[in-house]
Amino acid sequence: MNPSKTFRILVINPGSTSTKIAVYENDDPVVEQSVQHRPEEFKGCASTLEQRDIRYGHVMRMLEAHGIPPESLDAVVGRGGIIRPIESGTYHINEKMKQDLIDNSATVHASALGGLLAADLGERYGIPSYVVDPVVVDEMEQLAKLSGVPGIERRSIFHALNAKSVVRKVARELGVKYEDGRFVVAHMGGGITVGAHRYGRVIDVNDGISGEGPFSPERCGTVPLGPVIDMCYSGKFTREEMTAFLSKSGGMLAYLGTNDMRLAEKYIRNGDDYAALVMDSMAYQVSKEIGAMVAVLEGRLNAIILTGGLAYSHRFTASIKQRVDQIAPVITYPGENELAALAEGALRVLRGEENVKEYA
Ligand SMILES: Nc1ncnc2c1ncn2[C@@H]1O[C@H](COP(=O)(O)OP(=O)(O)O)[C@@H](O)[C@H]1O
Ligand SMILES: CCCC(=O)OP(=O)(O)O
Repeated sequence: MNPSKTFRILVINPGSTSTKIAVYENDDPVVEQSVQHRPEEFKGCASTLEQRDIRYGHVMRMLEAHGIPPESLDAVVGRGGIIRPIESGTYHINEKMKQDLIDNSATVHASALGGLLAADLGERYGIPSYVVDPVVVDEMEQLAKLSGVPGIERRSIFHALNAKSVVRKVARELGVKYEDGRFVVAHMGGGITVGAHRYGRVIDVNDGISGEGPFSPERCGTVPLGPVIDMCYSGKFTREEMTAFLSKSGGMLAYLGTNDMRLAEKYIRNGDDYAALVMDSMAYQVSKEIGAMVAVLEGRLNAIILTGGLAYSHRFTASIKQRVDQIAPVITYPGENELAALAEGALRVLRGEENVKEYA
């Protein structure tokens, strides 16, 4: 391997509310763009999977606008979606993974499109395609997996890529090795997941896509089951409508008609007390989940980390800190480090520093 070679890597990170796209040359981002999607843009799409062509168009237009021929890329890497539970690492996108990303399309998460778009582009232009630390990275202890209903196991579905990348950064800043530290990380984006990181492993975390944990800008979180069963059998809702509360039309969106925290903040500035209640309640639920993960870590932790798009909101993070900053130092890392983490994962493989993993 030539150590001075510059690798050009296209990075695609579809979230529920945005598609973040970048081109890296080795560790350096040379182009970065975040496309914000309003719900109207996907109105004609019956499922998240049907957004594939629209988001592919954004990626190709971005390359064209910056004069980057797809043929000049050494790799394309995307955020991976809901496939079978796997260990952390960089995976080659094979047919089996593509099929698993597509299956279960009623509840498919936007991150699945990262893998599928990377594969689409990779196949078209003959470029290797990868996913890194998809949302199904599973390091959960068996103790945490029992749900109370035999046959239903709790699942590890969370913002693995960003949570692990940010906690490593924070650990370095604190002078602690990630593998020696204990942290609670709350990633707060379109979905919200709060994980207990013990010595480099996420031993418990709320499932960010199946109705567990805090409600989020567009998901319901934990809901009392009795009324949900009543709704399911009321004849008023289809299976798809009920599923949508879990994945794209519950939470703040259902209460306020927007999944955009900046708009909710504007309503509050204009004196909307109901919007204030909804935001404060979401912060309250995040604080409760943090408390639960502190118990998982037996009360011993180095820091609590708040990250994701919602961590830009001063009002929101202040409301969480007020409840949890007596427990441990609270460190805010607004936004996320996912694009860099994806590029780094692909680069390690291109440089031969790490073996690419095969999804089986
Ligand atoms: N500067 C900001 N101030 C307040 N909220 C923000 C800001 N930037 C993003 N957000 C909010 O963060 C949420 C999306 O977070 P993000 O991590 O981008 O999510 P996703 O990756 O799921 O699309 C949205 O509700 C968005 O309005
Ligand atoms: C399912 C965990 C990932 C997640 O919720 O991502 P978004 O916040 O981007 O929707």
